[in-house]
Amino acid sequence: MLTEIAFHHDQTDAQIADWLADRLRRDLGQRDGTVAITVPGGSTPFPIFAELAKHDLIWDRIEIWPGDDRCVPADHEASNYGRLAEALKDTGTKVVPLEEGSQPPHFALAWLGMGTDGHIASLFPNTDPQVDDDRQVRRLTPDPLPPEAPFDRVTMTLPKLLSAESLMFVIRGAEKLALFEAAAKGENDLPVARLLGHARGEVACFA
Ligand SMILES: O=C1O[C@H](COP(=O)(O)O)[C@@H](O)[C@H](O)[C@H]1O
Repeated sequence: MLTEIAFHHDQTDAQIADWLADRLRRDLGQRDGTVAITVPGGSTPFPIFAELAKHDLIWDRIEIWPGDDRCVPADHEASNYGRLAEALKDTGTKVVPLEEGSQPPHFALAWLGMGTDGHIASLFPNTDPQVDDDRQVRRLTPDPLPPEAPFDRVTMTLPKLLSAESLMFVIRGAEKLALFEAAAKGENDLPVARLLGHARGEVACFA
């Protein structure tokens, strides 16, 4: 059975950041130690990070990992890690770079974006991502290379993303939303559909 997705339409960046902050507060209150989450790169999440950074949270108990990255130095403009660390630098939170040999922790939440080709993290259609992948992290080459970031990628795999306690998407624009909804109904076999088809926990989609 396909998982239920809670859709939240017409959400501003500030509203999405409020939801995330509430979720982090809840998770921090429910457990001791660190709460780890994974987040997307690209363009969509950065205005939301700017809003999130305004929230009063116990930031030193939060660890944030990019779910994927471009194989470029941290100070390159295409580096998801570099941009994320810069966006959150005043909070005091720990941002951890994703590398091929990384052993990411258990995630309370995996926040994902999606490309217009149905890729999530850096699991592009040509890479044929599998839900039974025996690795947590892989280096991959998108084909075609996306013009806005034409680099090899390092990415969390489907099983690693699916092991998060809950999944959250931010899908901006009608074209992406239609593709996401089709994937959620199992109408395509794109990477996002493979993930959604195996999701068993809470899934929220902000549009
Ligand atoms: O390359 C990437 O693309 C996707 C989508 O990015 P957007 O710019 O369309 O929001 C992103 O989720 C992924 O993390 C990123 O590395």
